[in-house]
This record gives sequence, C-alpha cells and structure tokens, in this order.
Amino acid sequence: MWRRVASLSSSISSSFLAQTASRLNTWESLTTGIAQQAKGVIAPKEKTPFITFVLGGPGSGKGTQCIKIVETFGFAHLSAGDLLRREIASKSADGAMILNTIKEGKIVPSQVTVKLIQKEMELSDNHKFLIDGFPRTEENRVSFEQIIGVEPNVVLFFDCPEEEMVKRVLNRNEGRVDDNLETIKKRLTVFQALSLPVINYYSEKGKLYTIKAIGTEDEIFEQVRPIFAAFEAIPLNTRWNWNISALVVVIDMS
Ligand SMILES: Nc1ncnc2c1ncn2[C@@H]1O[C@H](COP(=O)(O)OP(=O)(O)O)[C@@H](O)[C@H]1O
Ligand SMILES: O=c1ccn([C@@H]2O[C@H](COP(=O)(O)OP(=O)(O)O)[C@@H](O)[C@H]2O)c(=O)[nH]1
Ligand SMILES: [Mg+2]
Repeated sequence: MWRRVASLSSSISSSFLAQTASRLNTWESLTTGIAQQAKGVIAPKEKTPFITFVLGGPGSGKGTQCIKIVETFGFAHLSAGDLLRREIASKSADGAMILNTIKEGKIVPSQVTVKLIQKEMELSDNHKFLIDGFPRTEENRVSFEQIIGVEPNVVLFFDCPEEEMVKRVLNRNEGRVDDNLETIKKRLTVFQALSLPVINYYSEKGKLYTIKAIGTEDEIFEQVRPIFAAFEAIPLNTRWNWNISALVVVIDMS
C-alpha cells in the first residue's frame, strides 16, 4: 500500500493589464488544477482551462452566438441543454427523468448536468470552453465549483426582452419538446427566480459581461467580439509569471 502526499506554496505576479488579469482568475484554477492532479483526480493537461459561462433566458441567442465565438476564437462549445438531450436520445438511465424535467421547464439535478459537462471537458483537447446554458441555478453553480474545482474566467449574459425571447423560441423550429407557449412561460419564471441570482452573483464578482441581445446576429456578435479579443491580445508568455517556491512530495510505502 502506498500513499502520496503533495503540498506546495507558490507565488504569482502579474504585470499585465491589471483589470483583465483580475478577471482571468488564473491562480485559482491553476492551484486547484495542480491539487487535483496531485490527487490523481484528473489527467494532467498542458494548459490551464479558460472557462466562459454563457447565460441568458430561453431564446436569448446563446447557442447562435456560441457558434460565432467558436468560429472566431476556437473555443470548445459545451451546450448543457444539448448534453441533456443527448442523454434522452441515448435512452440512458436518467433519460426519462431529464425529458420530464425539460418538458416542465424545470432544472435537472446539478449532479447529473455537472457530470456530463465534466466528461466532455475531460475528453476535449481544447482548454478554452464555452459552457452554454449553465449554471442555471445557484445550486448548479456551487456544484460545478465543487466537482470541477474551477471558477469561470468570463461570464456572458445575453440580455433580451421576454417578448422577443418568446417570439424566437416559438419560431425556433428544431422540434424541441420545450418550444411551446406553455413550457416557455414556465421557463421564463424559472429564469427570473433561479437563474438571475447566478447572473447577479457574477456581476458582483466583476466577471459579468452583459450583451444587449437585440439586433441582428452580426450586430450582437460585435458586442461579443471585443471581450474575447481583449483576452487574446495578451501574449501567452506574459499572461502570468509564477514560480513554485516549495514543493514537497512524500511517498509512504508502508
Ligand atoms: N439576433 C437574433 N435575431 C433574431 N433571431 C435570432 C437571433 N439570434 C438567434 N435567433 C434565433 O432565435 C432562436 C433562438 O436562438 P438560440 O441561439 O437557440 O437561443 P438560446 O440558445 O439562447 O435559446 C433560433 O431560432 C435562432 O435562429
Ligand atoms: O444546465 C442545464 C441546462 C438545461 N437544462 C434543461 O434543459 C432545458 C433546455 O436548455 P437549453 O440550454 O437547451 O435551452 P435554451 O436556453 O438554449 O433555449 C432547460 O429549460 C432545462 O429544463 C437544465 O436542466 N440544466
Ligand atoms: Mg440554446
């Protein structure tokens, strides 16, 4: 039997764009990443993950804008709704429960959604993730932080009037079980009650970027583009400058 204990203390110094640096939240995810790798929880990845949560009401244009962000900035797109619909289609053990929850416009238990997101993140070669339509509740948010062990670097909020969201959802034409007036009304109530607190939380943390989600798709993307362009503009080798001042690894073979 063997046991491995790792402890480290590190110092970090950032000399670049102070405001952007604070949003990067690199140290938090870096230290958590190292701790998790030491525990053997996740396979070592070469780069620190860069996580963007994409939030907004149903029909606010999250998925549409994610496609453009992927094309322009090379993120991996993880739509929580698509992952859940994939579970339904695969007739997995949770499929029936997920289908009922979606029909009712309610929120699937956090554990289920976070596990699906985690699996996709681990399978991906990318380190830049767009997590679309999640977290939808404070419980979702806390569960992600606990299970994945990182916080988002950026949170986008597509702010759209309800009338416009209803119009878009009813015209979406993707054969979704929740694209009907009855479910959309429930979804809007859930959004107000459970999702807005998450948006407010990230606003208070200074991580929220609010996009006015009215106009053409291209006009809206012109509000999104500068947010990511600012991060891309920071050369990789000056994004952070850290050194490990102490690293102790004890291997006990007893
Ligand atoms: N700026 C826009 N103006 C009009 N319709 C839009 C716009 N952006 C997206 N749509 C349409 O609205 C519907 C909902 O968009 P979607 O990206 O699926 O939103 P969400 O993922 O937030 O529910 C889709 O049919 C999409 O084509
Ligand atoms: O983290 C999530 C994401 C989605 N959903 C469920 O899946 C539905 C559809 O989500 P999606 O993001 O696909 O909808 P959109 O906002 O894009 O219309 C939601 O109403 C919820 O019932 C959920 O429970 N948890
Ligand atoms: Mg969507």
